[in-house]
Amino acid sequence: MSYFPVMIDLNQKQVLIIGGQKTALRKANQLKQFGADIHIISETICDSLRSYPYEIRSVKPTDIDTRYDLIIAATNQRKVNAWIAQKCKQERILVNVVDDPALCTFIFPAIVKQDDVIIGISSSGKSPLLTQWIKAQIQTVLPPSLGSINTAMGIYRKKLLRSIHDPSQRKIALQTKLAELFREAKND
Ligand SMILES: C[C@@]1(CC(=O)O)c2cc3[nH]c(cc4nc(cc5[nH]c(cc(n2)[C@H]1CCC(=O)O)[C@@](C)(CC(=O)O)[C@@H]5CCC(=O)O)C(CC(=O)O)=C4CCC(=O)O)c(CCC(=O)O)c3CC(=O)O
Ligand SMILES: NC(=O)C1=CN([C@@H]2O[C@H](COP(=O)(O)OP(=O)(O)OC[C@H]3O[C@@H](n4cnc5c(N)ncnc54)[C@H](O)[C@@H]3O)[C@@H](O)[C@H]2O)C=CC1
Repeated sequence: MSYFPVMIDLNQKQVLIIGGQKTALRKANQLKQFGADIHIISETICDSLRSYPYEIRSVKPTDIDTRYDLIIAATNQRKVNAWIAQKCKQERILVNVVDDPALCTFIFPAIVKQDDVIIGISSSGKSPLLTQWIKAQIQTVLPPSLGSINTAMGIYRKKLLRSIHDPSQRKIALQTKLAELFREAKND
């Protein structure tokens, strides 16, 4: 089955990552860009993950606690990851299991980010390599100014929401502004 994409506000959400190597690091770095508070518990930890709060030890049952909004099982022990997933489901905590898509209640997309413009790409777990390929294709066609165009549109739209009350009039003004910003970006 395919997955429904949602945009979640992760600012200051509590995220526990169990595992301390390459995969844990990639997940941590993805989430950090969106303001999550990340905690690591792992028997061993790579240097790059030491910038997050961490504890070097085995995971234990009391770690799977509802003080966390999300938990990522990123150990290399299938049984440990499966146990984490089961505990999370009991506690209704969203869980990502790096070695078993069937145990995940959410999965990571590949992300293209230009300021607040976010594109999430997924193969519904079937092929992360295809997902990476799609991301590379998208990156070659997007203009680099999308982030600043979005910021400018956000400010303009906020103003118009107060000054133009007719939605169809407002839409025309927004379309004109967007075309103007793209023209300016092209000439830069
Ligand atoms: C289901 C999912 C769960 C999740 O992790 O959330 C999952 C699962 C698994 N990945 C595996 C392997 C690889 N994953 C990558 C890369 C990425 N994997 C990511 C997401 C996801 N991976 C979720 C579904 C995504 C979707 O729907 O497409 C990305 C997009 C996002 C991210 O990680 O941030 C990130 C690219 C980010 C970017 O480029 O921007 C590479 C490539 C590489 O390493 O360079 C490989 C090696 C090649 C290969 O195996 O295909 C394995 C086997 C592990 C083993 O061998 O034991 C499993 C387990 C399984 O499938 O059983
Ligand atoms: N979903 C994805 O995108 C990908 C998933 N993988 C999967 O991710 C798994 C982990 O990959 P790597 O980060 O390269 O692993 P790794 O083998 O380098 O590290 C595993 C980490 O888990 C820790 N750990 C093991 N048992 C633990 C326990 N009981 N409590 C706390 N920490 C424990 C270890 O100390 C170590 O830090 C792999 O087994 C692989 O199946 C691999 C590549 C991509």
